[in-house]
Amino acid sequence: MPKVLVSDPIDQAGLDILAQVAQVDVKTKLPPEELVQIISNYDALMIRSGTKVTSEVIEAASQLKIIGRAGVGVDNIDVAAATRRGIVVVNSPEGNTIAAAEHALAMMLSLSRNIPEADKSVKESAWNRKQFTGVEVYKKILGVVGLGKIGSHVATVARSMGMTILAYDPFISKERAAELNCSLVDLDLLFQEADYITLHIPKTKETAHLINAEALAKMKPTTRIINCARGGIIDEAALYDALKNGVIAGAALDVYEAEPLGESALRELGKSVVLTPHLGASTTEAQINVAVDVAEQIRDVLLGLPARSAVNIPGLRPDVLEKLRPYLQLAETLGNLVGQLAGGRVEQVQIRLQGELANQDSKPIVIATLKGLLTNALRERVNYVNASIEAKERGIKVIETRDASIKDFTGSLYVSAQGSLGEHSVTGVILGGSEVRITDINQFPINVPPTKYMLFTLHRDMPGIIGKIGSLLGSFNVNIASMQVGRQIVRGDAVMVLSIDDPLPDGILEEITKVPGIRDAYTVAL
Ligand SMILES: NC(=O)c1ccc[n+]([C@@H]2O[C@H](COP(=O)([O-])OP(=O)(O)OC[C@H]3O[C@@H](n4cnc5c(N)ncnc54)[C@H](O)[C@@H]3O)[C@@H](O)[C@H]2O)c1
Ligand SMILES: O=C(O)[C@H](O)COP(=O)(O)O
Repeated sequence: MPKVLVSDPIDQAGLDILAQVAQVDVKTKLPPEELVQIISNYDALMIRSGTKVTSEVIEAASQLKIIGRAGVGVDNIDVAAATRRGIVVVNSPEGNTIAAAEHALAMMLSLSRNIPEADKSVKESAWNRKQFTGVEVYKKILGVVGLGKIGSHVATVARSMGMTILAYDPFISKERAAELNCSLVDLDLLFQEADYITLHIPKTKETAHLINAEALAKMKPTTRIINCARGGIIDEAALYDALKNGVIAGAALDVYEAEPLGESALRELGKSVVLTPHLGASTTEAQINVAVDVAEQIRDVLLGLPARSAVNIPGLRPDVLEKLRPYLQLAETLGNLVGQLAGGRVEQVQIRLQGELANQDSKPIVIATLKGLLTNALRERVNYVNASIEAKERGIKVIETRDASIKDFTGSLYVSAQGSLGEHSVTGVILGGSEVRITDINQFPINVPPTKYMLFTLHRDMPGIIGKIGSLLGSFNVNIASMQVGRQIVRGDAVMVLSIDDPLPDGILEEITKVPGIRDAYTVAL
């Protein structure tokens, strides 16, 4: 039974799903060195933001297949290192959207009405009404930085509270912003105009310290800023100075440059700051959502099925995956087959999406083809995660083309490879929605389903040659399951494709090539 390590607090609903297929060990608050020590015992790791999955952890994780992040941010995982090792990283992109958006809205209102400080004073037996007079959000301008899942929900609710929304997001269309009743503006204008600024962007090289002294100086003295996205998007030292000197009026933070928040002058700023300990996703509902979402994906991957929200498998969106599933099987089979025909040291692969297939997303098909091709060399070490990287590292040139005009079948895939045995090509189709058929080998038309063991010959089409091959295989006790010949012209060059029940015994290939008329023979195990 596979083993799953759960190293952060995860809702029981997720643990129950994992337990259907695996032994589940829950060990939270592990010191980093202990995680490195024990990780080699596990097939899967499930975490939240507390566990740091460093390259050292990944290096030690000799049998890890999947890291599941019960939440959105994967910045606590060395995704590049995981990708190189072929470890799938999955998250729950939507499970805590509402929780995080509601937290940002709660922070905005708390800050406006001084709720945390007022609450504290009443609990200390005071009754200071004047001291806690607040401001309204009604008719104020909210600047939303990042109009993705969380930013959109914040914008929608804020609109219904009578706020005007300015948004900055270079990757969102004007149409989408208009749908949300937001005006897309540039960042400087947003800084200058907004009464409230709420951040809903990932932390990247571009967004690190996006809110720095220079940005803060552009804001109004009445501006209040909310960060429920990621620590480090705001320069905390600059924020402290701006609050202390009245450059802006307030800040509400859920996330910090270093977590847990250590020594920080921000704590001294009284009612102008509201601080929460990374609680954006901490609702009962969100924790069930993310735990179930990620546990289901871990279960699926351990059962050999694809994950629906893998962050390190490019182009494999769940809807695309569902539509292309039979073609991924086709691509993997053709890649594997052509890789064996071309021999080792493949230098170049050409992948052509034909007919209706030419209109589909090619990325997953290319990845599946490379996975099939590299299976010959790497066996189970290659998967959808690392196939492209492995191909690149081996110097394999990948040429991807489309030809919608080829209409032999509704959609077909052509793959050719140049290797130590020369250039070979195969074409295949999907019949009846799921059945793989090979329809062409080296430009010779055939129609055969792939089978575990196959023998291909290139020969001169002439009487008696099929019988000779049959007798020769018989003399080596090889049973033929099916046989087909493909040729372009009668008595010209041809290919023979035989499905055989067992692997070909040593030495027989050489004997086959000695048969008059046989040019070459190849054996393949799929
Ligand atoms: N505090 C919490 O507990 C908590 C919970 C969930 C999510 N988050 C964080 O909230 C943030 C937003 O999450 P989401 O689910 O809405 O993500 P999302 O991917 O749906 O949206 C992010 C948006 O940011 C935009 N963006 C990217 N780079 C940008 C840039 N340089 N400038 C402006 N916009 C940019 C993208 O186009 C996208 O629309 C993430 O950082 C996530 O990690 C925090
Ligand atoms: O990225 C996320 O999903 C949030 O930051 C929540 O993190 P958490 O699951 O550790 O609360």
